[in-house]
Amino acid sequence: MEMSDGNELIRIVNIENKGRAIVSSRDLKAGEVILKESPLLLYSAIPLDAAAAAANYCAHCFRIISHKAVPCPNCSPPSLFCSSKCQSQSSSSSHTAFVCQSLAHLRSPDSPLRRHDQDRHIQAWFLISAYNLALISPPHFQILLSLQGEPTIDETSLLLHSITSDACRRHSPIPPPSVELTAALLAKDKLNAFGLMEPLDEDRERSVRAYGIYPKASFFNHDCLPNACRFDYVDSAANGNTDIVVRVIHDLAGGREVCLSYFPVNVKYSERQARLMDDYGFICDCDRCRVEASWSDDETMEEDHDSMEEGTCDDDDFPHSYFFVKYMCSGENCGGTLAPLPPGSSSDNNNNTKTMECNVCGRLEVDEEDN
Ligand SMILES: C[S@@+](CC[C@H](N)C(=O)[O-])C[C@H]1O[C@@H](n2cnc3c(N)ncnc32)[C@H](O)[C@@H]1O
Repeated sequence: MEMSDGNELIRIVNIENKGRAIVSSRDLKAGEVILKESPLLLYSAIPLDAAAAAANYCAHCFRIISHKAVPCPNCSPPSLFCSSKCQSQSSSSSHTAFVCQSLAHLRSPDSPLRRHDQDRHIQAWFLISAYNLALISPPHFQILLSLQGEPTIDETSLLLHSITSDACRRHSPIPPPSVELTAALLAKDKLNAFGLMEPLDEDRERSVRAYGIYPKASFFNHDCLPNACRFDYVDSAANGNTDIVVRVIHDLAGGREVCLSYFPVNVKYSERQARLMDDYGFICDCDRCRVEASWSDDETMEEDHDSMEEGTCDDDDFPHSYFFVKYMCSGENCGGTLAPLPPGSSSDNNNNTKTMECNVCGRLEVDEEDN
């Protein structure tokens, strides 16, 4: 696996009980970008019935639409684009005739999808995007199929199969998918999709604007004390605004597994274990979980974080408190992780200071180095 500049920074190995994993190919410096990857596919996180009318972002590049929207001339209610360039690019990629007709079909007042909740709408949107990938790029569709996730044929997959394969039958030039294929795709989505987040608004819970599948980033396993974190810059004007960027949080020796946390690091032990089992199907046995397994439910990381700052925390009780002091964003209700800016970047990392960037609210904090 190669970084964009051609340096091999990470590679994929198999680790017992974890499957494929990413390890560092050499010593890595705090803040170093180890992966910048474009999505294999992207799909909206707004329910299909509301999407066309309510969306204030472009259906192709997912940036906020700041000028007059350009509507798709073929679907009703129309998908909206931020420019005629995005609209024209989408017609051979994200918004082909198949997607256009299928979305119009699913949004129509008599669509059976209308009786179902938001989660089903978003899954239906994912399936249409995945079937579209099979049409426009079979090799990329095969990459999607190679990701982790075993099919489960249950009520949800049967429902979504019946709704979306009907759209395929009517609008796709290739035969409709089997129910097994639909169920397999849903499993890939569940385990591998990354949310591209709306900017943090302190008055509202942070929401997801779109989901993306990034095949290389999908090989990162979870650790409750991650050594890397991922950033997205969806409203950036630069090219690659929907790319995922992964940076290491602190210096890392070559040959070490590089892990992300699949959710904010300040989630307590019992909830972390429940989410990892329900959503990802495994029991986490990381260093932090081994320590926290013996804690009572009302003993929280925040209490230890506070006592660490007051100097009253016993390191034996909470050997990981250093992580929370140094790498957790102090912004209210943020819960983000801090990683240094990449070595050599302009506002960064002189002498004994590092500029840390939060991967949720984007705040920059100066960290006085302790070495
Ligand atoms: C996004 S995939 C990560 C890559 C995956 N290992 C593979 O082989 O493709 C998520 C899945 O990896 C496995 N996994 C991730 N972190 C793990 C961990 N800390 N312990 C055990 N399994 C883990 C689980 O099976 C999980 O559903």
